[in-house]
Amino acid sequence: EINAQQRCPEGGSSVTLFDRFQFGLQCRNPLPQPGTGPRPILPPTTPPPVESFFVPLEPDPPAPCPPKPNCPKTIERFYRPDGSCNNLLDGRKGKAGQPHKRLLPADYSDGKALPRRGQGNRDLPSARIISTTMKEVVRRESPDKTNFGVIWGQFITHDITDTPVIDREGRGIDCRCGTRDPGCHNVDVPFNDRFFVEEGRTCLPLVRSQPVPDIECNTDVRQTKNDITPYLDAGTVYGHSQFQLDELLDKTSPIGELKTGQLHPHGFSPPHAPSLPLVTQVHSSLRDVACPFGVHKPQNVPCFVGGDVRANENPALASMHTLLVRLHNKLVKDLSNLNRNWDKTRLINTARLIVSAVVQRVTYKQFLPELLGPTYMKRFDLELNEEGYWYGYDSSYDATTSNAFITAVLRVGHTLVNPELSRSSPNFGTQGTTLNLKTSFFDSNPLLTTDQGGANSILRGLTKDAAEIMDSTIADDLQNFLFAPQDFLGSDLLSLNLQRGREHGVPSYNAFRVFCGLKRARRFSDFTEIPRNRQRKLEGLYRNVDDVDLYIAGISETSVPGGLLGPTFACLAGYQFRDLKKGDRLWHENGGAFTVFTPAQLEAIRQYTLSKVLCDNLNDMRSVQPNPFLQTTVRGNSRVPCYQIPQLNLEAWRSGESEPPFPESVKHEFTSWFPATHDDKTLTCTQVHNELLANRPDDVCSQVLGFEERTVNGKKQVRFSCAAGSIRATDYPNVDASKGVWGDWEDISTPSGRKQDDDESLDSQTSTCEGPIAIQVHTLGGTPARETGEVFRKFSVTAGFLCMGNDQRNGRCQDYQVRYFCKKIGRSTRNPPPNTPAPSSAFVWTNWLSVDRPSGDGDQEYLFNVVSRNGFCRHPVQIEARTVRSHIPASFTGDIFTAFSHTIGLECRNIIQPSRRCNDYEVRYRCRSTDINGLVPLRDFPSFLPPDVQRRKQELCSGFGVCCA
Ligand code: HEM
Repeated sequence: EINAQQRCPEGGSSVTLFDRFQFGLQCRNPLPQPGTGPRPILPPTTPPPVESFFVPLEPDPPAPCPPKPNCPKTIERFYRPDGSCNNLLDGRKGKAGQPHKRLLPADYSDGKALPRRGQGNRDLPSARIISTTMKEVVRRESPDKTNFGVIWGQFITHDITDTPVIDREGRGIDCRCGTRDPGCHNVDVPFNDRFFVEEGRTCLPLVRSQPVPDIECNTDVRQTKNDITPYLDAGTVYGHSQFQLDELLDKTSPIGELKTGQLHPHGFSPPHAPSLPLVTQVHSSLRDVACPFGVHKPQNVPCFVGGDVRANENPALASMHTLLVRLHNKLVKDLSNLNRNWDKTRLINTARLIVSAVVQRVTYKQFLPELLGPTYMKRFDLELNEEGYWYGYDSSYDATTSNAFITAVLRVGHTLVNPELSRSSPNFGTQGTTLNLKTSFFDSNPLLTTDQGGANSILRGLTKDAAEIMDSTIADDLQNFLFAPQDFLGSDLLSLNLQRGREHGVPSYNAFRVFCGLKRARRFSDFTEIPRNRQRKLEGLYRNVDDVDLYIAGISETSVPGGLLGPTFACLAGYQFRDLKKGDRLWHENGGAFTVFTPAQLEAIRQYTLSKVLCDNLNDMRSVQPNPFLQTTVRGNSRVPCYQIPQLNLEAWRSGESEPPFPESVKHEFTSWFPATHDDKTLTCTQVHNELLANRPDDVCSQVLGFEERTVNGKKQVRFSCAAGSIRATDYPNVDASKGVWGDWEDISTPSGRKQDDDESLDSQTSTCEGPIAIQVHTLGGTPARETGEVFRKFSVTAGFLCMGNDQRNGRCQDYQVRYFCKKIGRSTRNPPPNTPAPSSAFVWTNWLSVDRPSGDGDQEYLFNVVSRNGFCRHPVQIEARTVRSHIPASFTGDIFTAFSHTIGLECRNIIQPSRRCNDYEVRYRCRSTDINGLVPLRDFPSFLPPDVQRRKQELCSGFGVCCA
């Protein structure tokens, strides 16, 4: 057992990692102090006799499978602390403690659990050698981005993922150099390492992540877990369990305030600018926050406690936690003043929804655009609506974090960190000394002593300090001094990132290139997304292109236009952030059955910005730039006085009868253009719509708001207008990697001759795909099909792809490649795959079913409540509803529905009916006969249009001149 009193013989003390943040003692000599003369070079520490400490021969067994949550039959409208039941189809998805998902099968050297190795089972190069070799000589700062955005990145990271490492009976593992403990995967340090040789280090210790079974409790392949919920639900403020939340809440507060610091050793911290609480203020079981004794300062004051265990890791991060805790406390105060009758739980839940909405908006409006640039934001449906609700919630999207994302993609933030944290006064002059990361890890002094501004000056400083640029380099403070105790070297975060990826069995960069639709590289020069000089370095490091680690190649790529990430990371981040948005039933913009805010509340939240949060919650804050993630020199981003920044209009939360139930406006978006001719016969708009509903349902919504026509080469084409978020089609299909695999890209035909068609229809293909699940199409140059603007005749997993030259304005199609996501890739046959389209006549109606009565809130006939019954299908194409007693069709009853669609079912809320009561309904669905008894993804968009949307539809229709029947 290590304790803080232990000392090393010659005054030298040091640390060894027991887990990611906890340390034990390992003795070595201190580095020379300036003026103390040259320090003797120590012989490398000889590995300790391994027998001297306990080394299990067997790997740690996976933790037991967590129990299934018991989810209610009604829809809850608040975040549960542990994230359970957010996903209506499977309440385990997104729950704290579930395994990270995999986008590609694990790549373990033994196929099961041992860290990835190189091709031919050869050693991969030492992660430390990669880290030092790839380092750029010059440290470069971003010309326009601030360090605020970087620390925000860390803050939301800690809202999304926390991967625990093995912890044997609360004691961690001793991973000292030379150990053969299978729970360790230490990084080898080369004997000539410029830095670590000074201390005679031969390794950087790394404890492996805790092994867990997969979500179905299979233990054959090692998985790793996320201790927290992946949702952007402000878990950093509220924690990830009810117990934790209860402990963070101030029990003496009747309005649900969170605890703030009580102990101020230096007597500072005025009451209106409180700090985080200290660990002594919570139950002892919550005291194991990450806060290593050898590094934490001041030693006589306990660490802070926040919603996330890593809150103390650096003062800027702790300041961000402080800001959001203050926001919560301000919100509950203001809400309770507005609604004297609200109980504590309602105040807390409502404040949490608002805080989460702020976190979501800042992330998707200010953070992600800088990371991904406009093309990827659009491609993955990450842009936020400017007005109205968004109808993109889809329960088939799984918010769970992927291993690739958490071990590589999001760790791109490590390259952006500026290790110098300046402190700014309210006038943005200097207020106190600049903090250096390497001496500030786990240091709470800067937040406790307010003579230098506490969290206030640190956060203001972040709005001025430049971020570093994205490259294959991280600051020295992280590369050599990570968590170093005074006068010593620490660890290397870049090495740890690489090593972590390997021990999680994350496949190589090349595999993810293919996953993202880029070309599989055969040689290093095929890594065309990586600049030549870095390509050469990689070639010097790795023996084989298939060995290259995802992280190092990802941070070496050239940025996509307008963003920071390269194409592979932008694609992987696009997938994950789309899952976090479309897979979150409580996403703040959700409309219809999943609405969390009234239109007025949503509008109020849209007006509320991070700048105002800073104005509202920092001491003596007078001005700030509109986007704190960008420098004030960026056009339109000069500082503005706080009073000019719109405040949060909490009036929208005043309880009353007048809450408007429906969107005041629905933002609409257009589908692609579709040919409106068949065998030279012109189809009506309704015929085109019906055909699309039957054959390409993802490309169109069921309830169109309007349509437009045009003529190309003498032939009619139409496109439809749908509620924003209700068009499901995407060039990057949402596929579950555990259910199938992508086949190779195929290019059967090339546009040529008079017709210039590209016919990639399934029946004309040599297909190896068994059980196609999804289709992906791009041009030979890699542009996703729907982004080309060309018009397609076929584009579905059952029919394949067909582009006809005559449908295009220039008379020719580009050359496309097609690939399928399949249950299995079989052997090549000349026959069409077994899954040929079902004849469209083969539809059946399910039985009529009623699962709810209009008592309580109303009548809720959700599809998710019946999917497990026999006779329900994966993709119903139609819904019908009627009253239970008299069989009056729903559309004739005069009731107003918040949901009535084949993807969600029916929802009628009593409160919004003129009579205050809904009828009792039963529903049935029309399904493809081949599709009975699968799971149904839930999306919701108004298929029964509320009155104001009806009005909007009429406006649109009259604008178009014609209306779809
Ligand atoms: C400011 C200084 C930062 C420090 C000292 C730091 C330190 C660390 C450490 C020690 C780990 C665990 C490494 C391992 O053993 O695998 C880690 C993980 C991680 N970091 Fe950072 N980090 C910082 C900033 C950031 C930023 C800015 C981002 C993103 C924008 C980020 C994203 C991540 C992610 C995604 C993980 C994996 C988390 C998990 O799943 O547990 N970090 N970081």
